[in-house]
Amino acid sequence: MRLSELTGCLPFYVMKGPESDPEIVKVCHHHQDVEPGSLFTAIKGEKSDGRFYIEKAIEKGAAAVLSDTEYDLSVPLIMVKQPRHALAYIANHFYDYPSFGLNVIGVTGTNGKTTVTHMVHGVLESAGIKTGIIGTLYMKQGDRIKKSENTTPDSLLLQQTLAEFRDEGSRAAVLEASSHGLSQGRMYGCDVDIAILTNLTQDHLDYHETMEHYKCAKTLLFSQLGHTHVKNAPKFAVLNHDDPFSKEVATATSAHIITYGITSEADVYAKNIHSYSETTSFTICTPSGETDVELRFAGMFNVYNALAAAAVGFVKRIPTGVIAKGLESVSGVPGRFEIVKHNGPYTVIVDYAHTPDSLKNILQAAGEMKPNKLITVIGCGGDRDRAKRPIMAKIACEFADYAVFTSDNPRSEDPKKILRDMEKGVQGNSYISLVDRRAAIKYALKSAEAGDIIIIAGKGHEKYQLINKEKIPFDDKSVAESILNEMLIEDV
Ligand SMILES: CC(=O)N[C@H]1[C@@H](OP(=O)(O)OP(=O)(O)OC[C@H]2O[C@@H](n3ccc(=O)[nH]c3=O)[C@H](O)[C@@H]2O)O[C@H](CO)[C@@H](O)[C@@H]1O[C@H](C)C(=O)N[C@@H](C)C(=O)N[C@H](CCC(=O)O)C(=O)O
Ligand SMILES: Nc1ncnc2c1ncn2[C@@H]1O[C@H](COP(=O)(O)OP(=O)(O)OP(=O)(O)O)[C@@H](O)[C@H]1O
Ligand SMILES: N[C@H](CCC[C@H](N)C(=O)O)C(=O)O
Ligand SMILES: [Mg+2]
Repeated sequence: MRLSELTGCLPFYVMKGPESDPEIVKVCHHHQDVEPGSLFTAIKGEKSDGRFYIEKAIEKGAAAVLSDTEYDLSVPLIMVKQPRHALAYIANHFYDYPSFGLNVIGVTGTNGKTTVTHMVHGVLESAGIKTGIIGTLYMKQGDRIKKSENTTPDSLLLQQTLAEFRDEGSRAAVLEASSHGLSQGRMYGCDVDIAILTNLTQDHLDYHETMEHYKCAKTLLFSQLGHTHVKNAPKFAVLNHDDPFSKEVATATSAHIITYGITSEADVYAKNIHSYSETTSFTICTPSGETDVELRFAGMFNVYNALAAAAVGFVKRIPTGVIAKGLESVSGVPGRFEIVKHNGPYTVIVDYAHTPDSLKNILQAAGEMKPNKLITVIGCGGDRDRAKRPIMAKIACEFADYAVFTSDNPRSEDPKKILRDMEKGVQGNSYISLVDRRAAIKYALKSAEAGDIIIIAGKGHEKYQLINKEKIPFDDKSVAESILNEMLIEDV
């Protein structure tokens, strides 16, 4: 594609440098990705600055550069005010507007996004709609999996992945819209058809600073809904009737609103809910009919997650029986309430709860399983919302019988300082702090007795610990398994 064709999609720009119209074969924003004929978009980021790498990009063969700053370059320079936004436009155009050829379902909210995307995937696939998933765990279509660095990929990777989905025969894509992703415009230009809100509670105040700003970021998914209208199909906002934030979101969207909840005030709701230790059964009621479902997930919050996915099925006019089959086909999500198999007389569960609300929910769900004692291992991430640390510690001590505080991903912070922040939220002696996560897990497992439940929270599927700039292999599930094996040998 010629540079002039690519720049034609930009709302505003000024051309500087040599007057040529090179063929652009690739778009990139990291200098290491540059190949001859690339357009290098220079973005000033949080940690680094793409503008520092312009010369290197040209040395590697960049045919043109996009930047917000004027330089004297040997290749054409496209000057824009907001390079990140410009990249979103360009990526969309370069990959030929992939979201226009797909049914796009965006999921936002503090907790439950990954779970809901998998449930929506189950519902759509059971209706024969081939669907790709983009989120925290991966970018996945059928058996093809790409690792994801972010929950919501940057606009370039997002459009590229959606294009792959489209070109390989998917008819839908379900993706997680994180507040960071929304506020950084990673989804800008992505034509979402159905936007889902799971819930809103405290998180990410390090980045958004106030809950108001955090809400504004989340609301973007709904206020941007429908601004393209190219598909000539109605847009839907699927909102959690029982979360007060939904009322605010409802005022910010022109899309049709479908609510879900656990009372008949919602459009899609659950009745006859029965919780078991690893499953939940209930009846899903939609305006087009009812269906019974045996969900392979525990916890009331997963009933909400399932209802959100069922609401998508309803909107897509999928028969209720097929919706139920789709939900039942989802056997779990890696690192979410994942039971560690072993021969001991107690239950060990790995879960990704890393916010106050999710921790409370998961401990409550475990409490409903009537354990002898509920023990939790919990830490808080470094370089992330510090305000949530004492709150999470308090919740751990309130909803578990005993808590082992430990390191999550300390990143650039001193792990002992993070533990001190946590300890500020608690009194008494129903906890111990152990910096080393393996030692903490071992301590919890060694103190377990018959009938106890041990919840190892915070890192779920993560296969590493981020300590300073290092990514050290660490997997809660395999660490727990190896400790349990060691304990078995010691017992013999
Ligand atoms: C704070 C933040 O969100 N940062 C994201 C942001 O990075 P950035 O633009 O600030 O990048 P940067 O490293 O400063 O680099 C600036 C530019 O220089 C370029 N560069 C950089 C280095 C170099 O050697 N050469 C080079 O060309 C980079 O390609 C980039 O274009 O854009 C990058 C590309 O989109 C993201 O990968 C990166 O996420 C980082 C890794 C991150 O940790 N983000 C977290 C906070 C986040 O986004 N989390 C949410 C989930 C939250 C939740 O809901 O729980 C998510 O969606 O993942
Ligand atoms: N609807 C929900 N409400 C509250 N907590 C939930 C809900 N769904 C899941 N959780 C809890 O939150 C944890 C994370 O769930 P999930 O990965 O689905 O959320 P997420 O929003 O994708 O998280 P992230 O922001 O990291 O991408 C789960 O392990 C569980 O403890
Ligand atoms: N998407 C979240 C994940 C947090 C996971 C937790 N283990 C931590 O590192 O704090 C974030 O980037 O804030
Ligand atoms: Mg997620």
